[in-house]
Amino acid sequence: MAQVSRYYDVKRGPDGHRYLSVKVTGFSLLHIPLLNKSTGFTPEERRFLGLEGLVPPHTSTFEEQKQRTYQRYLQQVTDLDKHEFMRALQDRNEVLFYGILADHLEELLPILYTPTVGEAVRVFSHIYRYPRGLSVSTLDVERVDEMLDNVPLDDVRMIVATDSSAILGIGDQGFGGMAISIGKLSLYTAAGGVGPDKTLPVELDVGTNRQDLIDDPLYLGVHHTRLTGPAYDEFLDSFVEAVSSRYPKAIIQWEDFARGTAFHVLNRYRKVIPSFNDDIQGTGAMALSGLISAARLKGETLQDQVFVVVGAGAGGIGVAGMIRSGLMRAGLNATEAAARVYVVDRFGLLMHGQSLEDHQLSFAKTPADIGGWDVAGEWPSLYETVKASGATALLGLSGVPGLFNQPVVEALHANTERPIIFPLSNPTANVEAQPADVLRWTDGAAIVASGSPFADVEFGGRTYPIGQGNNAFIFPGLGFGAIISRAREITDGMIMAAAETLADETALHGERVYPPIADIRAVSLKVAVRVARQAIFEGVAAERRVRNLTDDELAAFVERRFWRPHYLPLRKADDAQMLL
Ligand SMILES: NC(=O)c1ccc[n+]([C@@H]2O[C@H](COP(=O)([O-])OP(=O)(O)OC[C@H]3O[C@@H](n4cnc5c(N)ncnc54)[C@H](O)[C@@H]3O)[C@@H](O)[C@H]2O)c1
Ligand SMILES: O=C(O)C[C@H](O)C(=O)O
Ligand SMILES: [Mn+2]
Repeated sequence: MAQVSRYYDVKRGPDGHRYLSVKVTGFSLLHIPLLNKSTGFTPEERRFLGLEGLVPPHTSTFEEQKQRTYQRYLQQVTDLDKHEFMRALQDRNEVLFYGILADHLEELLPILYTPTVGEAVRVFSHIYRYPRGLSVSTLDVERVDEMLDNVPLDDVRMIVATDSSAILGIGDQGFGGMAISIGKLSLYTAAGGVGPDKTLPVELDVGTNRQDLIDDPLYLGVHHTRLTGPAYDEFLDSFVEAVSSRYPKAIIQWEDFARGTAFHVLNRYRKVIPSFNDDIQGTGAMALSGLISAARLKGETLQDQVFVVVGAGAGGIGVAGMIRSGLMRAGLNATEAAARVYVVDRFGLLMHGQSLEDHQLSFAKTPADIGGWDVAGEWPSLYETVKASGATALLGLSGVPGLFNQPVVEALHANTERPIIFPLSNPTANVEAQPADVLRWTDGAAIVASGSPFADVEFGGRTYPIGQGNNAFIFPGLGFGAIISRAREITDGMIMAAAETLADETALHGERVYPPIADIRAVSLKVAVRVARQAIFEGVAAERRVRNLTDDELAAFVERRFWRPHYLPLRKADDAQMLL
């Protein structure tokens, strides 16, 4: 087994049980969040690890620790306070953090992840307390090898890296994007079973174009505008090269890159290092899955729908592409599939003749495609597109609040008895429509899912649960499955397997388009197994141990490796044989 960390390793004792063989003792040990049990250190550990007198006399059980800390958590007033409280706990005692997170996943996800993480991103420089992860900047990118050597973790498998150019729907956030990398990786562990010592959040600080950040003396990133062109590529090349050599088994999740760089970065490194873009591919898989489920609720199929995707950025193009792939998998040819997908950006329907980016081109319509449409301006508007295309499903990835207004929603409803409406933009304030409004405008007929969490809607004496259409249902399982199989590449087939698994799991939940968030761990486990299976099938799995496993054996293999929060006994490395 690879050495896990500079400070400790995981070993197995003569009794067969695992323990941590630690190279640090005393006061320093209490400041390593992955090792610190604080009041939970046993009397023996206190004795042999030089902790006596440094922690209170009573040894708390894990349950007591969780109780004490959760009670204090409940005293926090605002969601941002709660976020800061939990982040401080994570940086003090990581196992306890995950213990509480596992017990209260549904309650804590909106605090540590979307939407509160958006607020934490905005004020990151002002709430900063403890170091976590890796910051690479224009000041030091030439020494990125040395910087990676400073990271005390030796077996990192999952990296989330952002350049913070398009965080959620809130745009360029400079150094603050680090909070997103941290939040996504908390989900990898809490929902996806990836051990916390296998994860590394990364901020690629290439600058910011936000003058207010540059002018803020308390801003913690580099105070200049963003690198572009060859300088940007060189920066990322250095990072990717250094990661490949220090962590040859690591997978990179690219997160929240603006549409100008997201596709470029994905394609540049996809075959160089196992990597995927969460906003393009994770979101695409999540949306396709929800659409398959929504069509099923209508008693129809995916091929029966006509789709309007709003926002032609990373998320929107990812979703539109995945819908086309889903349609083709269901039997349509490329032309038929393309004819059922319309993409609208800020100037209206994507059409040839507009100045389009490469990734948008294949979605552009021709005048013949919209022959006979009633169009007032130069290009069909969102309303005109919905009306004239006969759309039955409307998806929002624009980051623009209120874009799905009553006339747009009513136009969709006029085309179909049960319109599918997914306002997927995050955080909550950026949602294209309030789920309650959508249900009211459609007299309860709409099938709704949103990117951020929304409470159930009561309408006409019925309760409508609002599914959370968030890539959190995909990336933890996708990443974990890729880690387990040691995939050399994250293929389109693996992304499709993740989407189909999520749809299958949702079908077990009756009238829903996404499973309840409370089930996210069980869903991620299933996604991981199917992704690993697909990697084996496509011949990209470098992990020999999984290649010949049956489905049941593979599921058991994944289950055994699914990390769950618990303390392991600690022993001093030099007397590691001695039983404590
Ligand atoms: N639910 C999820 O899992 C999920 C996943 C990814 C992205 N998103 C959300 O999608 C939104 C966009 O994210 P992104 O990464 O694609 O950003 P992006 O910047 O790459 O793309 C946004 C696109 O929206 C377009 N746009 C702006 N105003 C518009 C308007 N009035 N009408 C139509 N289009 C308009 C922009 O021109 C751009 O092409 C964000 O709010 C993000 O939170 C949600
Ligand atoms: O972060 C999320 O909640 C989902 C998605 O990656 C986004 O950018 O909105
Ligand atoms: Mn994102």
